[in-house]
Amino acid sequence: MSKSIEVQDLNVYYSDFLAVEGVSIDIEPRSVTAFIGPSGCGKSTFLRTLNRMHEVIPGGHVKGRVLIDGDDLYGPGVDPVLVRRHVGMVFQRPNPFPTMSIRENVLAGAKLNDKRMSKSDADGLVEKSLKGANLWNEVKDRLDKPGGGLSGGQQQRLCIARAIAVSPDVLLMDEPCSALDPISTFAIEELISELKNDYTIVIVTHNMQQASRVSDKTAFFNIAGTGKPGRLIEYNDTSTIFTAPTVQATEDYVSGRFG
Ligand SMILES: Nc1ncnc2c1ncn2[C@@H]1O[C@H](COP(=O)(O)OP(=O)(O)OP(=O)(O)O)[C@@H](O)[C@H]1O
Repeated sequence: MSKSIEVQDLNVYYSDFLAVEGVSIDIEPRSVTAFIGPSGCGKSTFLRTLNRMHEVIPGGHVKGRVLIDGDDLYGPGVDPVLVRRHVGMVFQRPNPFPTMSIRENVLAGAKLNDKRMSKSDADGLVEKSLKGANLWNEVKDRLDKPGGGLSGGQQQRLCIARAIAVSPDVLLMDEPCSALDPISTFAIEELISELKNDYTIVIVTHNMQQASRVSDKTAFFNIAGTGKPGRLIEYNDTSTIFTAPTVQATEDYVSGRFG
């Protein structure tokens, strides 16, 4: 399940605009890595290159390499749709299919992989995924009700259940708590800590406390000015980034002096 990510000298472009330049980073399996940095420094752009989601934007392309457990994500013949099944993504705003039932939401991706899944296999997968997302107890008596009827925090956990139902190797999360209240945020943070036993997790967050609470490693990105590319400035154990960073800009950012 959980796999390593190795990025070698990656540039990310929107057509001819260089949005992110020269990122090299090694991410270990069964760990949580936080991407932090000021607005526009390319955190989301870079995150999306880890499952080729940037390619859905016309002109989005990369130079450099991304290896998942040594396999080149951009190698010839690699199908981006398959990549996204192995490297799942959870977005800023919970995006369940609102009229689909909770059960159908969980199964949405998994059914694409296995169209002939038996009813008992599907039931088992729904229960396992919802338990994995810490949502089972809250919804087990209303699995056939629409996903849109859940609270924001529940919807986000439903999206996590949907993501893990396809047994990904990596889970990418782009500010997964930014639309949630503090209690739902706490629930998601607890969940992230549990999920790291099975998945490699990368999370973009603007919340410094969140990065320090949930992540093992932190990557600080920065941008030299408008129109300039974002760069990875410093990457280290989260405790080091927050208590003894080696670069002044990192210290200024984590101590709230800018951004
Ligand atoms: N679809 C797009 N087309 C063109 N340029 C884009 C697109 N999305 C982002 N960019 C540009 O790429 C750069 C990086 O943006 P990105 O959203 O990745 O930064 P970010 O660090 O995630 O910002 P934020 O914290 O505000 O979400 C910015 O200059 C942005 O304007």
